[in-house]
Amino acid sequence: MGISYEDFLDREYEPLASDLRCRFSIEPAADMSWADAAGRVASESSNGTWAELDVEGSVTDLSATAYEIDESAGIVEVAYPEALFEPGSMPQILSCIAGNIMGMKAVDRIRLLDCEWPAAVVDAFPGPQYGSAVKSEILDAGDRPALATVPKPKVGLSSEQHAEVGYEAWVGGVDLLKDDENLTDQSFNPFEDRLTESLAQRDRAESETGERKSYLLNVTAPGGEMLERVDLAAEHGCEFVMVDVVTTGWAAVQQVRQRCERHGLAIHAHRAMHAAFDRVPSHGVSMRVIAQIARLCGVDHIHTGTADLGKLENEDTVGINEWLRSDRHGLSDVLPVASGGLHPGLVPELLDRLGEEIMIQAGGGIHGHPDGTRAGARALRGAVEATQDGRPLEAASAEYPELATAVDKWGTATPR
Ligand SMILES: O=C(O)[C@@](O)(COP(=O)(O)O)[C@H](O)[C@H](O)COP(=O)(O)O
Ligand SMILES: [Mg+2]
Repeated sequence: MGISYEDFLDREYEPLASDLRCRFSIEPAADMSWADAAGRVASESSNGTWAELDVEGSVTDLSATAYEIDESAGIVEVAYPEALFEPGSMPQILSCIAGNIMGMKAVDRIRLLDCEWPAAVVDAFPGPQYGSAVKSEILDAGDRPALATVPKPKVGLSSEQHAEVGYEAWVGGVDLLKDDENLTDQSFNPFEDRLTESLAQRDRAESETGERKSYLLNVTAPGGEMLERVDLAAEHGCEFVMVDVVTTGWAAVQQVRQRCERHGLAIHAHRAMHAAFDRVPSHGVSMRVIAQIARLCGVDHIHTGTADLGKLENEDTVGINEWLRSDRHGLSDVLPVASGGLHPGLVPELLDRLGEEIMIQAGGGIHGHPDGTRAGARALRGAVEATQDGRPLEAASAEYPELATAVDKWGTATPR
């Protein structure tokens, strides 16, 4: 039997419950009809190609089907049979739904907007170990946003200086010290020194504040080295690791998840490089899909933006956060992280837009405080407490004079 592009388009097709359904926005090339473009998307992302092929019957069971075209919205819906996928392999799935089709001449633009993941596919993935439960199981932030800070400048501090900044932030009221996405094991701040020095300061801060504190340690590294760093983190008593999930790739993220299962470590996902995939609205892979992939692969927290209050472009932070909290075939939720240009003056609007079940990360917004890190941390903590109590920030300045100083300096402006 011969198969060609036309065989991958069927508008009568009713997707099976076990199908992975993907929503694409496309711009067919000038010489291409919507039907032809849609057939090509389904074909090239499953098991077809440009030439007519003679195939045995069962081969077509693996073929995807473009089953809906909405020309006015520019949308094509494609259903993929479960059998097309290797159970539990995110790289293989992405090589289908976000592979060669991204470069096809048949379309001028194509973007993977959203996926409906069936239990048949989800069940082969571990999902998060903790999700938002980290706030109460590992930290003492069960009833408020978790607070994190990245020492700034991003890189250049020594391990000792890094840990000292951590101590100041922890005693000021922050829950988590966090490495920056580009701080790994450089000679000026070696990984293991940073780990041991920071945890020593953490223990000191915990005994002084009576609050549990922890560290988002960046273990990002090539292949096996990353797993060794995960083991080191556990060995030294750290409860979290951080991974640059996009730059390391999902195969590595899946390996880290397996290793973290063994140690009971939670995973913080930094999304550096995501904008290379999702920033151009008409092409690429949406942040919504990147967040979905991260949840299946098992991260506990992921950066999803500041609902446009911060310094970085965001796409649908509210919608993505809702998906990360929604019930998806029994997967644990993921704690969304708001970060990038945040400071105490932005907290009321941030919590109004995103709710309290988030992590707030502030680097410049704490270490840029006129009175230093500890004052910056107190200002952020004060802003959160005042907002949760329904008090305007000004009303908290008696209790938190550091907050008044921060608001004097930055107001409620969005940094650019
Ligand atoms: O390096 C930075 O810019 C940050 O450490 C924020 O620092 P500031 O708090 O000093 O701005 C984060 O990496 C970004 O927030 C990542 O972006 P996103 O959260 O959008 O993934
Ligand atoms: Mg950073």
